[in-house]
Parts: sequence; structure tokens; C-alpha cells
Amino acid sequence: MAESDVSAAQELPEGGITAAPAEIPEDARHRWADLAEQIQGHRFAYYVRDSPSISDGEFDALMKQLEELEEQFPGLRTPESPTQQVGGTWSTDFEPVDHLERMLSLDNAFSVEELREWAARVEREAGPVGYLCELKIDGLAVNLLYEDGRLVRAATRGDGRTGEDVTLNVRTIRGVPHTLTTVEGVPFPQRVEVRGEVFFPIEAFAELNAKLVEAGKAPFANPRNAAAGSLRMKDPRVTATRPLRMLVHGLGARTGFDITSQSQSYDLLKAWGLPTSSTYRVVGGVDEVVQFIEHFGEHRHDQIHEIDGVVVKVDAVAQQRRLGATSRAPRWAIAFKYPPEEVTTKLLDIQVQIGRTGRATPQGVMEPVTVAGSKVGYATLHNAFEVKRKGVLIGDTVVLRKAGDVIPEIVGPVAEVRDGSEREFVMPTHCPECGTELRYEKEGEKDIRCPNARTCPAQLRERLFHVAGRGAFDIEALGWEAAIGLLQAGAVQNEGDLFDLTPEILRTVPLYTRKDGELSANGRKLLDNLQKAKEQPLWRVLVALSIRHVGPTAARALAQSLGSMERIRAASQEELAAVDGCGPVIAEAVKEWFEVDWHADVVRRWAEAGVRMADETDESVPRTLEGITVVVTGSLETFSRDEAKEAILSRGGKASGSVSKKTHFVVAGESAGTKYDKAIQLGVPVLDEAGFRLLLEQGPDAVTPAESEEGHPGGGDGSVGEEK
Ligand SMILES: NC(=O)c1ccc[n+]([C@@H]2O[C@H](COP(=O)([O-])OP(=O)(O)OC[C@H]3O[C@@H](n4cnc5c(N)ncnc54)[C@H](O)[C@@H]3O)[C@@H](O)[C@H]2O)c1
Ligand SMILES: [Zn+2]
Repeated sequence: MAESDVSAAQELPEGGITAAPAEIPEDARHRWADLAEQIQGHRFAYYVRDSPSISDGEFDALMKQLEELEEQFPGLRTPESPTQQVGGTWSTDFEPVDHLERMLSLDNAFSVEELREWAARVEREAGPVGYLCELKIDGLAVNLLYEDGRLVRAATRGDGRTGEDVTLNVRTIRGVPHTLTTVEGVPFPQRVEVRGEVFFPIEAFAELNAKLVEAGKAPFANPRNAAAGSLRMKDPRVTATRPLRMLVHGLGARTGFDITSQSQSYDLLKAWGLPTSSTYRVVGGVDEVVQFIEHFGEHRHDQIHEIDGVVVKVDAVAQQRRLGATSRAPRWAIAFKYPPEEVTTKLLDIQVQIGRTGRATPQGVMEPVTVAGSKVGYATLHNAFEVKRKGVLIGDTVVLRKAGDVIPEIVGPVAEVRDGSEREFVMPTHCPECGTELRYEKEGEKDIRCPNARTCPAQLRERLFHVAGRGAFDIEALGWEAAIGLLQAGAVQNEGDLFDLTPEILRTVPLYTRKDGELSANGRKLLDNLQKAKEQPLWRVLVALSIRHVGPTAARALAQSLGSMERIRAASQEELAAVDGCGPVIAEAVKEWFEVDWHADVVRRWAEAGVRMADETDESVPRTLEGITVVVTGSLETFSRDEAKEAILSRGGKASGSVSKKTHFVVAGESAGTKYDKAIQLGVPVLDEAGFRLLLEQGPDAVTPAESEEGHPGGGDGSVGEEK
């Protein structure tokens, strides 16, 4: 366990890895022994040290291999096999205590097919059943013993028969009652074992780790380990400082009362004052179970605790009894596991990349792995401080996490498996691409930059690519490869030359020419694209200039209120700061930017080439959405995301990325997700596509039902969700 004495921990139960019968081929026996030993080792690291040496996904894969081997050679499946035991053991830091009734583990289903097979088996044996579906909380299993309504003992699961006495620690957990509430009409339980999960709220996790690192201690790999480590502290006073929580999900031994269904037991537990989950559901068939799984697969990250799957239980106790249990798990329940979001891989190198504005970013180069469905080989480490804070060394095995749409993140090192060959990352002092000395632009900044914005090849490349980007000039025929090709061939020195490209010049760029030396279709397309790009509105031209902090939102604000490049250039810092949606930081950045000669040159060259530098105010669009904030979610049929945003902004409205009480309307298209739910929750009116059109054309009154007068206070939305 991360913060307590490891040496005192008890070794694994003896006889774990015994020789198997002789009729089994020798290589199979060796493979079995090897796998079993690995699994036992990992279990020890996970359950006793709270510091796993591999990810759960990899651990599950090892278990699966062992199961398959035993399937092939059933003689290997001895009672001591890890597949037949409840994983886990206990540390001598705590008194061992026996559970009154065994605590079992759960069998797993890793696919819907496996789940259906299980359900078919259940229904063959028990007839039609009701299934109780609930979230599988990624915490640690704890058994509470109440006698005459008083909490007399709390223990970890251990090997299922014997666990660790953590009574004092559990008493510090908020929400775990020391005495049960009496329920009218229900006989008071003389004795009851309540099973549940102790977890560490995700929200508080990063904070705990930051504190540990600050104190020179090893951080926890994930909230599950943080929960186990925090609960299993030798000193319960330390446990008391951790924001642990618990949810209960089952009964063990019980005297003085009985129940007829799992769901009924939850009502009872709740009435006694125990913390139960509100997300469970009883459904009539396996199709609905699958729906439940899919729903929470999408809402996996909306919970206060991590979930690694869904637990499905036969609801009726009579049917549970009929189905019984194996030595390690009940046959009336199964855990459906979601695809793992964490894997371990090797950190091969940390390379420094120079970005569009010169920022030097350490980038982790890893042995490519698949996580949450995509192949990952790189992950940003943000800055040198972050590398230090995470404590990763080059050559480390690292935990890599990719959750949903979030970009992959290196969580931290697996320090246990270091072999001494790892080395510390040293932030270079000079730009790896142009050799200029890196420096902090302002004191106290975390980011270090290459100040050679004008000719640093990395910055040129990134800027040219950005000029063509969807938020800027939107030049389809100019991608990443093309940006490199144009610069390498010398067709452009910097972005200022872009609109002066001619067929003659382009013919010198291999990427845009055919074998016979003529311009390729793509080359002609680029010239055509450039011609059209000259007509883009002012805000896009501003975005293309790569002025720090000036993204689409600020650019739109500047263009809307000042109208021309010339007026923006000539405006004082105060004038710029006063622009609605701008502020002092952006004002300063804009002012500084125009003061650089070669920047002004880029603008001049573009203007000379015919790029539009002012917006005509378009009177044809009525300003129907003045002061109205709209959030668009899901996909619409006749608007792209950008078009919807444009339509809102051009009518004087605000397009926000997040729903709050200040949002006036949410437009929900196909497969709208959490923003839709949030709108319903907050009572924000939701419009479909037709309603959205009406709103654009006629304003809010046209779509607001007369009775909801008091609806939403006018005024701005504080959110800046548009660009993160
Ligand atoms: N990374 C490693 O080295 C390592 C080592 C050992 C185990 N593990 C991981 O631990 C898990 C296996 O451990 P396990 O044997 O405890 O099995 P399990 O976690 O797959 O399932 C059993 C447990 O689920 C818990 N649970 C959570 N929510 C529940 C609910 N709503 N209803 C009922 N039970 C619920 C219970 O406490 C129960 O003990 C796997 O995820 C495995 O990957 C990892
Ligand atoms: Zn450089």
C-alpha cells in the first residue's frame, strides 16, 4: 500500500501454485504455472500494496488466458487455481477477521454476446427472470456488520473468507451510519452483514495526488487505488482526512428478517439509513439489460465515482438460491465490463515540439498501444513542470489513459517495475529546430518558447497549416504535407507569400505537379481555393494571423465592433479592451502583434494580393438574437456546426458550448447527449431544427410559449464554452 509498511504484508497463501496432473503436456503445465504465478504477483501488488504493476485490462487478459488454458486441460483447474479463488489477501497491518458469510467475486462478461450466453443459461435453469442492473463501482469491497442496529465491525474482502479489520477507518467515512434507523413495520435486524463499495470521488482525486507529490510521496495511479490506500491506512486519523464515500449493494449473513428480492433489500437498506445507489433498475429481459449498459456506457463519466462496468443480478431471491454459486462467484450475477480506458506501455522518449506560437511542449513517445478503441503512440506532457509533477522517467512503464473523447494522457509511472536504466528528462535550453535559445515570455509562466517566430521552421510550418485551417481561410488543398512541401521547395518564405502563388511557382513544388511537369489537379485546386479565400470575412483573416489569444470568438468580436483591419490596427489598447468579448489580455496581444514589422508586412502583402480587409455590414440579416444565448448540441440536418454558430452570431446572438442557467435555448439535433439532459434538468427550453429556424427568423418570442413568461433573465451568458 502506497503509504504504509509493505514488508509486514503477509505472503500469498501457500500451495497457490501446485503441480498439476501428469497427463497434461509439459509445456501447458509450465504455461499454467507461469500465468498463475504472474497473476498471484499482480494480485499482491493490487490488493496489498494498492499499487498495481499492470492495468486492469492487462490483468483481465491474463486471467482469460488462464481460463482458456484450463478449458483446454480441465485437469489444471485445481481448487488452488487463481480462477477458482476470490482474489486478494490481507496485510498484517490489520487484524484478520472472518466474514460470517463468504464474500464472493463476480464472473465477467466482456461482450454483449457473453452476457446473452449467461442470460440464456440463467433462464434455462431458473425460467423467466427479472434482472436488476446497477453500476459497477470501481472501488474496494467492504463488509459492514451491524448487530442490534449498531456498526460493530467493518472488514475488507480479503480472500473472501478472511478480511482485514478496518472498523475504525470505516467509521470515519461520511454517510456510513454508526447506528441504523428503525423502520416502522419492519423487524429490527438482530444481525446483518451489508456489502458495499468504498470509493474515492473522482472530483477530489487530482487534488489528493497533487498534495501527495508536494509532500514527496508517490501519487496513486487512479481513484480506485486512492480509495484502497486511503481506507487501509494504519492510522485511521489519516483516513478521516480523505473524502471517502460508500455505496452498499448487497447482504451477507442475516438473522431476524428476510427478503424476497434484491431490489426489496435495497429499499430496506435505504430505509435503515445506509447509502444506496439511485441508478439501479429492474428490467424484464436481456434486451433491456443491454440498453442499460449502452446508456451508462455513454454516461460513464457523469458519475461521482469511476465505473468499470454494469453488474446484472437476478432479482428474485428464490431464483438466486436455485442458481447457487461456484467457489468464487455467484451464478445469479455477472459483471459486464466496459472496454478498459487505462493501459500500460513503455515511454520510449520525451521529445520537445515547437508549436505555432513557439511554445515548446514535451511530448511522450510511447510504444503504440490500443486504448478505448484507438491506437495511441504520443501524448502531450504539456511542460517541464508537468513532467516533474507526474514523476515519469524516459524508459518507464507508464499508465496511459484515454477516456471518451478526451485526448490521451500519461497518468504516471509504474515505479515498481523500474530496472535502473530509466533516465530523467531534461528540458532543452535551445529550440530543436532552429537552435534559438528558448525563453519564458513572462515571468512566472510555465511555458517556455522559441522566440524566433519569423524563421523557425517549426513555427512557419504550424502557422502555414493554421492559415489554411477550417477556422481561418479554410483552404482545402493546403494540408499538413502541403505546408511542409511549400516551405521546403521555397515556394513561400512565410505566410505573407501565400496569396502571391502562381502556376509557375507552384510547378516547383513536387506535391502539386504531375510527372510531366504540369500542375496537378490538386495544384489547380489550391489556386482556385486561394482565389475564393480572398473573399473570406474579416474575422477569419484575423484568426489566420496567429495572434496569441485571438481565436474565432475574439476575432468575431473585433471584426464586428471595429469592422476593418485598419481600424483594429489603429485602435488604442483601451479601445480594444473595451470591445465586448475582448478584454485586456487580448487587447495587449493584438497591440503587441501589430508592432512587429514583419507582422504588419504579412497584412500588407495579403491586402495587396486582394484579400478582403473589411466587412460590409450586412443589413439583410435581421438581428433577431440580440442578447440571446443558444447552445447547439447533436447534429442538425441542414446546418453544420459552424453554420449553426455563424447563423446565431450573425443575428447578434451568442453561441455557447455549455448549458447553464443563463442559456436561453438549447437546439438539440440527432444523438444529442449530456447537454440535452442538462437543459431538461435546468428547465432550459429545447428546440428542434424547425424551432431553431423559427428562432433565427423571428426571434425568441416566436418560439416561447406564452405561459413561461418569467423564464430566463436577459443578459449575457458568462460561459466561454465556445473554444476551450
Ligand atoms: N491491475 C492489477 O494488477 C489487478 C490485480 C488484481 C485485480 N485487478 C482488477 O480487479 C478486478 C478483479 O477483482 P475482483 O475479483 O474484485 O472482481 P471484480 O472487481 O471484477 O468484481 C467483484 C467485485 O465487484 C464489486 N462491485 C462493485 N459494484 C458492485 C455492485 N453494484 N454490485 C455488486 N458488486 C459490485 C464488489 O465489491 C465485488 O467484490 C478486475 O477489474 C481486475 O482487473 C487488477
Ligand atoms: Zn525555433
